[in-house]
Amino acid sequence: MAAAVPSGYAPPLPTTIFNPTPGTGFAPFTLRLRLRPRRAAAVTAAAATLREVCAGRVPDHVLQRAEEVGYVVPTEVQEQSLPLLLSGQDCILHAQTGSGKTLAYLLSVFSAIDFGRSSVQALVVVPTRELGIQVTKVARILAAKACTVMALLDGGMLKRQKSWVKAEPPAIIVATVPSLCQMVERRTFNLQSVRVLVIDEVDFIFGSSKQVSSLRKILTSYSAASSRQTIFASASIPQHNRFLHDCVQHKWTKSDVVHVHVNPVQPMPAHLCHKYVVCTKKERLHVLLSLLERDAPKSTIIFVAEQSERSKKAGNPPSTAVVVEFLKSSYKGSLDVLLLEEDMNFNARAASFSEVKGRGFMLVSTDIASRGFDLSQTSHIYNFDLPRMATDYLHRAGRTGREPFSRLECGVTTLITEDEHFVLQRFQNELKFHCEELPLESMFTFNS
Ligand SMILES: Nc1ncnc2c1ncn2[C@@H]1O[C@H](COP(=O)(O)OP(=O)(O)OP(=O)(O)O)[C@@H](O)[C@H]1O
Repeated sequence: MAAAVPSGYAPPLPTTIFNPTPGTGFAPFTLRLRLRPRRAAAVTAAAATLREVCAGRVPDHVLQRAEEVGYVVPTEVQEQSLPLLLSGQDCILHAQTGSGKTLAYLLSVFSAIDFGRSSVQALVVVPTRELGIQVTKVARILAAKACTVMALLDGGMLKRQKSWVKAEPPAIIVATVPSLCQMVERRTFNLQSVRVLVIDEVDFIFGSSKQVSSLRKILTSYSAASSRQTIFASASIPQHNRFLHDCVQHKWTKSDVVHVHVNPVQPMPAHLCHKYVVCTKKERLHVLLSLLERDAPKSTIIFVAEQSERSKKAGNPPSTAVVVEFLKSSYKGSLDVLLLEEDMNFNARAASFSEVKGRGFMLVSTDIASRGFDLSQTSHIYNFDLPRMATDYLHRAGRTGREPFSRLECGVTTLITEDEHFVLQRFQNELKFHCEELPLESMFTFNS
């Protein structure tokens, strides 16, 4: 299925992923998967179960736990990637938000580790503390008590964790890049014993000036491991052919790495309903309030731009705080208004994150909540500020509609000024979705 890439081979870059040029040598790199949108209603009796897909490779007790929590039928990305992952192949998992990439790579982790061995055998690297908490939770559910899973996240108790790793090494570590680097630099554990390395939200980490050089160091150091498997995951991997080429060139992956690309022509989940409202910056808070009253979300995330350095220096309050304050005084519904942003201390971040679990929430957040957050009750997303890039739009929008086999329509509404019209149009062209205008008057008619 995936032929080896000759060493030193540099494929020409395609202009778009929608128009791959035949006969240019891309085929060995890329396993382009069938464009077969499949949701619950389309699952037939003949569809293989997760147990069948993983037969003989994933320990039975892990599969049993998976079934107990409701993972019975594989999602498309799981169905397509698991045969490759479970045979030890390096993989780039590239599939829509909410498509089930986490379970795919975790099952691969559980198939590779030796439950009787006392050493760190798998590492999952994530860009944020919050995503790390979430992935750790899923890994612990699947592991039950068969092995230990440690969360090595920013703001954690590194000193205590260091002793723990030395005295009783966990089989799996879920880590943020800075915490992992500290451990590796202090030689608390050796990457050479690691059998599986997963980098989740890989494009985000590569795009982060604070994290990219450390990640490169980790990947380079891991490339010397004798028995290794590297898995990258994200819903967006811009210039993925270039990325694949770099992986092979830098030996971050073996040369037969496979690009599992599900739904390449439809990066946005189809059941999201996109709307926009054109209003002035001054009108924005009242428009948001009106939308909340009209939509009555079950739970929602309101994305607000991060405060610029200039605005900080000028002593302005961040927009997140302004929105939270406004909603706390004006919103009369039942949802808890919560705040999450980078500049909060870790305790406050942890408190906000744990409060959103299980209750109706209205989370006002910067893009920190746009990656990996899996809160299935989120029915609506609001872009109070337009995201900077199309990929940011994709990940923000993907915080809703996260039940793989549900057809329930979920809403994404963006507030823009007249000048921002063309930016939103560019996002639509790039991500192949349609955004419908909600006339401003219609909202205030609703209010009166
Ligand atoms: N086979 C399955 N059956 C039922 N639910 C599943 C299955 N696989 C995953 N899920 C659920 O689907 C949701 C989305 O999965 P996950 O968080 O892995 O998505 P993702 O592809 O990593 O998305 P993102 O790119 O946004 O991080 C989760 O709530 C998960 O529990």
